[in-house]
Amino acid sequence: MGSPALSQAFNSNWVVGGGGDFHSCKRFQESCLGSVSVGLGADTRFYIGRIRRFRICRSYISRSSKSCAACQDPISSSSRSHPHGYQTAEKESALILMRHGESMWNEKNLFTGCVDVPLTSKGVEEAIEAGKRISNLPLDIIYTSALIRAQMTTMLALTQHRCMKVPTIMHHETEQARTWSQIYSEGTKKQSIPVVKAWQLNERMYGELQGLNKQETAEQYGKEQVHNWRRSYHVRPPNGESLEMCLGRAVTFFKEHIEPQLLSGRHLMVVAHANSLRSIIMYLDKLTSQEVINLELSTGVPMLYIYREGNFIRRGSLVGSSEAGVYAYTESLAAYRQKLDETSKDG
Ligand SMILES: O=C(O)[C@H](O)COP(=O)(O)O
Repeated sequence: MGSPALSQAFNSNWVVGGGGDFHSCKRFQESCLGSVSVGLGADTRFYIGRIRRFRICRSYISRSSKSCAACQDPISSSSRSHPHGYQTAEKESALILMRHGESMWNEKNLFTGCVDVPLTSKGVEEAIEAGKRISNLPLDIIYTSALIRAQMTTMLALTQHRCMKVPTIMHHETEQARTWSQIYSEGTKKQSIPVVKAWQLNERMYGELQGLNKQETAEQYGKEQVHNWRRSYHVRPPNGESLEMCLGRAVTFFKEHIEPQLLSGRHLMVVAHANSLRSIIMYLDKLTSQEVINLELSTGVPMLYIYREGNFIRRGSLVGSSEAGVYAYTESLAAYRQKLDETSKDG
């Protein structure tokens, strides 16, 4: 039957997200934390795909380690006119946002900011679980921050993806780095997912709070002051970045580099941090500086948006792979999933 981790990935289910009507941070949190009580909303464009358990077959597992035509992404390898070889039924793209798994300083309750620390073993598990949850979604490009906790999360999550593509870090720092990291086979390129690192997606720089314990800091400076440093939009931690400053770089990068990719029909994932993602979500969901105060993001929980005709439609988050849920796909995402299933069956 192959690895339990892999077979579980094939049973992953989505929880339905609200339509474009979402503006409540509380509902957002419930959805992100995997509550199944998120409503359909008024968006009639939802396509509810079939809920079905996928039985992984032995031959599919054995194929996973080989490089062959049969293990190519079924849609990417078709002849239609997507940037990577296919076209969605409607002109739309999927955008997955994900905070990294638990880091070693999250575990110790230390302000981390731009200090570059790795995941804990719980963070590793969260990343793998997140990978199972996104394993049926198309992915053309991944953006991560320049910090190792986001990159570890990306790589671990991608070990679970059914497309079997290899995440490949782009090195464009210098002309030489670009040249030296070239891939010279078109076939191999098609079997790779470019991973773009961007410092602009890094965690907010926490200034002189970096390395301090959050609880002890609250005891020293008062809970309210520390809450303002952590959650307000305008207030800066001592010599650090406010959320507003973090938004300045993260959202600018999003608009300049990520939105054009979505516009051209590519499906993306952004793996970043609590505050760089809070600022991006503030932009996507048009949250006010008051509303963003209550926006909390858990580690390792993927959130799906659909980009269509210049609008971002929040679709909610995934529930655990073993929980019952409802497949909430747009028509083109359902088609992608179906192709994956068919390829697996054929194997
Ligand atoms: O940098 C940190 O300490 C965390 O990643 C986010 O911390 P916060 O919840 O205090 O913003």
